[in-house]
Formats: sequence, C-alpha cells, structure tokens
Amino acid sequence: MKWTESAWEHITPLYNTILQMPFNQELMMGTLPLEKFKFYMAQDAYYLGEFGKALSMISARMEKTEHVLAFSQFASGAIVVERALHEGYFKTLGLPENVNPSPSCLLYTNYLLKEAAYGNIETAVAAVLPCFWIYKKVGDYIYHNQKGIEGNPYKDWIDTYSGEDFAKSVALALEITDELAGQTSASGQEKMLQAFEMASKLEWMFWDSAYRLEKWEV
Ligand SMILES: Cc1ncc(CN)c(N)n1
Repeated sequence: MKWTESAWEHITPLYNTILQMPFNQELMMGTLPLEKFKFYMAQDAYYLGEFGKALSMISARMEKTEHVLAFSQFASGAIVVERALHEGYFKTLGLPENVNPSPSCLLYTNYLLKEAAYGNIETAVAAVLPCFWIYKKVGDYIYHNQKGIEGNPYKDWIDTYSGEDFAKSVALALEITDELAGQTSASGQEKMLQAFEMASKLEWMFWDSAYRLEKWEV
C-alpha cells in the first residue's frame, strides 16, 4: 500500500467529520451566511500568503530539480491562482486588504512554516499535503452533491477546488509525497503521518474558526 493510501485511511474519520461541518454543508447548499464566508476568505488570504512561503521554502530544500520546480509552481499557484479567486470575492464582498490572523489561522500557518523550515523534507511535504488533498476531496464532494442548486454564491470557490487545474497539482503532490516516503525509514514515515494528521486537524480548526468568527480573547 502506498504511504498516501494508508495516511488517508488514518484520517478518514476526521475527513468525514470535515464534510459534515456546518461551514461546508451550508457552503454546499448556498446558505452559509455571507459574514462567515467573508471572515473565511479574509483569513484565507493571509493563510495563502504564508502557505506560499512554506511551499517556496520546501522547494528550495528539495534535492531533485523536478521537485524544486513542482513546489515553486505550487507556491505561485497558491498565490496567483487561488488568490485570483479571492480577488473576485474581494470585489463583490468588499474584503479588507490587511488581515490580522485569527488564533487558528496563525497556529496553522506557523505550524506549516515551522515544518517547512526545520522538519525533515518528507515531513514538511506531508504537512502541506492536507492543504491540497483535503480541499480537493471537499471540493469534489460539494460539487457532486450540490447539483441542482441554482445561483449558489459560492460557485467560484466550488469550481476552483473541484476543477481540473487543482486536480493536477494534487496528483503531483501525492506522487512526490509517495516518492519521498519510499526513501525514508519506518520512523520517518511515522513522523510524516503525524504531520499529515496534525495539518488535517488544523484544516478542521480553520473551518470551525471561520464558522465561529473566532476572535482573540485578549
Ligand atoms: C486553510 C486552507 N487550506 C487549504 C487551501 C487550499 N490550498 C486553502 N485555500 N485554505
């Protein structure tokens, strides 16, 4: 079994919980309050900037030229392509230009940056994988289950994450992860699994914090 297959099996209960989160269910039905989506998009703009930096750091640490290139393309994809989606919503929803990260957003981005800078390279790659893979799975799930709902205001978001371009990046990220997993020891693979699980939990926290409009308590 590939490392990615066993990692997915490991987080399947958590993934099923993510699908049932009110944020994702209401986004699918088009009933998510705009205020919550705006909060999410503003935090996500901050997230993507930091995620892009983490991907660039991983790129610089890669040994193989194809992997350097793949991760630098992922970095520009996060900033250029995904942010274009935000710009559309920024115009229609009037989102702020500068965002103070919420506690969950800061926790997640700092975790990714720490792994990208100091983790073993394969652990760093496992840590960023949920950002690709969970979004792809959630995007596909929503796309296939929202059929028939006309005028969903979140259509562009759904189309981005269920689309072909994103699917190609995810497939490449999975392939590289399995290649690196195959070159590490059993304990290296276990560390990868822990990082993959941690980032998956942080994805849950990110959606949950947006739904709650999370604030700093002090
Ligand atoms: C929090 C989060 N995680 C993942 C993605 C998809 N790259 C995103 N836009 N935002």
